[in-house]
Amino acid sequence: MDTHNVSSIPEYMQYLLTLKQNLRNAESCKGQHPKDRKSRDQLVLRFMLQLMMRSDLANVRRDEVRTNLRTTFVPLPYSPCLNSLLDLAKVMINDLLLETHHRGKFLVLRSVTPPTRMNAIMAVVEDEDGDAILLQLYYQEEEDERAAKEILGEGTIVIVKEPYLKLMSDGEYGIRVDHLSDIIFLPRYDGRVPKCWKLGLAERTASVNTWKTKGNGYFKECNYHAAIEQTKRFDAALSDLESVSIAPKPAEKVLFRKAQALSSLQRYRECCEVLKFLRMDYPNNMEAKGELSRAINRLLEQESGKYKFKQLHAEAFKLCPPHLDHATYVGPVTVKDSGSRGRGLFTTKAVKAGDLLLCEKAFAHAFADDTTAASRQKLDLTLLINPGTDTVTIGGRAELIQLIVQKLYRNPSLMPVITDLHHGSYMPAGVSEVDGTAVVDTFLVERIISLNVFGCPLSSHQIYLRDIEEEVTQKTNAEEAGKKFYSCGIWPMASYINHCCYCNAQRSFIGDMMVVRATQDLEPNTEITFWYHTPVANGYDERQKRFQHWGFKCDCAMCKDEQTTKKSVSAKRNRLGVDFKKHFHPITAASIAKIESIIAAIADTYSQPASKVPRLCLWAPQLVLTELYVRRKQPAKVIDSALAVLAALGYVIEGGSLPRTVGTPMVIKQWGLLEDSLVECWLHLCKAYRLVAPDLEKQAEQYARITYKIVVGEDETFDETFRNVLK
Ligand SMILES: C[S@@+](CC[C@H](N)C(=O)[O-])C[C@H]1O[C@@H](n2cnc3c(N)ncnc32)[C@H](O)[C@@H]1O
Repeated sequence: MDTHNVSSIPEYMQYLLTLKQNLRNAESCKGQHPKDRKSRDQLVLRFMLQLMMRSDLANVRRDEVRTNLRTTFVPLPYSPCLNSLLDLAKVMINDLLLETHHRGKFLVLRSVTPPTRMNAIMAVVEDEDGDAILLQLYYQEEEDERAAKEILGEGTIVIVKEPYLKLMSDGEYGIRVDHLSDIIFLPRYDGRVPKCWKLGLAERTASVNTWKTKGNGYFKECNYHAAIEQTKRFDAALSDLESVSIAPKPAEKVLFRKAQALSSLQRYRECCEVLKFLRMDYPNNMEAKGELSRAINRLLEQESGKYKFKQLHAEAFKLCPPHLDHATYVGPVTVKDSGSRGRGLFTTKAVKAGDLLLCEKAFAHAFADDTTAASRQKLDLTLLINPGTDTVTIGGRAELIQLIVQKLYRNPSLMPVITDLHHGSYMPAGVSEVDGTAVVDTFLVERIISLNVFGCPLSSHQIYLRDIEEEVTQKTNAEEAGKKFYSCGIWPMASYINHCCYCNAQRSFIGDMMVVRATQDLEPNTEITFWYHTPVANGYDERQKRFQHWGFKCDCAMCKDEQTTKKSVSAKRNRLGVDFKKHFHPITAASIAKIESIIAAIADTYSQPASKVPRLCLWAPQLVLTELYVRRKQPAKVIDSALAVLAALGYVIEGGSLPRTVGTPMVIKQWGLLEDSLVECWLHLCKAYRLVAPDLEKQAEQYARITYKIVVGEDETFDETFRNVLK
């Protein structure tokens, strides 16, 4: 949804084809012993030369403002190792066969070069026989979280469970590890370290103890939040602390860590309780005081849906990445069965247009945004190629896989939040733990991301402001505006919302928070829907093509109508649309008359009432005409035309047309389809009413405000955005 899917762009298709050819070439070697495998020394020399060349290049580029485009691909899915190490048999590098998952086997390897970090962390590794090979560890922590040299520094000893030997595109051989639990890092004292390697090894361990030590450093500096945040192992922190915190007077530090872990898991009520307890026993702890007030605010957001949205905006622009410290609010909605659509999100009570349904913090959010100078400085984009599903995307998708597998691996209690999401036909392995370690199937996560990911701007408000700067003749529907974003994330609750072209909700973003509001008044037990793709205005097949990826065809009233619309009628609408654009240079009374007649002709191509089937080819030209009337200072025509825009989108409004009886209110009997430009449409009405029907001005302003709130997520910025219009 709204991500940069470039699968149909020729240059990227070529990438995909080349990759598939390479994979076919590799596949033809399946089961063979690698030929002419390089000796350990040859491999090390080659690797070190590449490492030096890369660091030279990095020095040259360091000061440049640039966009860094990396390419990575998702191999064909294979299951993580589901066997205990005790049930696996040891093999050596020389035993390995190409393009083969060595099920039931494991390797013990030691790195003999420093690591490099590209799409994966890579180093040359050897076995006890002195044979060497390249090892590629995918989806490990990012460099700023944990340096590659800490993960796979020279001398690191690892076990690779059920190794997969692949032929790489440069003709070399490598072991690729995609599942985090398929690699076991062995500390020096581990009994499984071969005798010949026992001496002179650097101490390393990825155990919770190491993280505790690291966290302690932060704790000593009173950086409590960083102490837990650094490790991101909230499950482990909680279970470690559980036993000590039941003592009659638990230590201050223990309570604080517990509160932090609970806060990071968004368990704010429990967090508040722990902090209150802490405050009673340690009243001088000022950090606890601050944390308690923060946790109380989060709890308020979580339970009431009340946010200081201006503050959220400010934080989104200040933080990079814009990961906000705010709670998720789940409004009057619940997940229920939606028949052939699988599960869906339904209202639990009646709601009004503009009401907040969800304000959800992303489970994971990959930021790749170029709208601020700071973010442009380090715009890292990845071209993610998936030859299994023939898709190529640009943006943060690859990072999102890494973020999610890491988060689940460290916090298995969160696993169902992701694995319960729609994953199409992918068959999960069904094993969640082996040898006391969480098993996270990277390919399941990838599949879930591909079906549930949302592209997102840094701020919908910012995008909206940019859009209203556009010239009047470029005014267009959202489909043509092409809302596509490099940043992306997973919002689990919003992922249960199904698509409908004639939808009743809209999403917007502030940093990594997604805001979902109703666009219509809804009865209890109504299924909430929004757009996965903005519907193509004219053409059933073209519209449905966009949903192919999700495996459904939309059967809403608009789609059914499109399906039965004759090709000649569609062609006529297209012709009229082209003709419409020809009459703006210059604008004269004659050209306006022509525009009016074209719009009337477009309206004539529809047979169903707009109140049942919104008219996607009509509303945008009608809005352009409204703005021409605004420029020509013709308020009565503005009112007539603006109401026609709303009617074209399915609104049924009473009491707004001229002539009218003073004192009768304007009533929206039915809300229609919501387009962003409707904020301006209501504002045009507002100003026109001020001149010819002043008693309706405030009402129109109120509807503009509600529409704005739906589009940008909040209405706290409405007055300052339209200060000039409203005065
Ligand atoms: C993001 S998930 C939405 C939640 C999903 N229905 C579930 O059960 O988890 C997307 C999937 O929902 C289903 N879906 C969404 N909109 C649909 C629609 N209008 N008609 C049929 N299926 C739909 C498709 O299977 C699609 O791949």
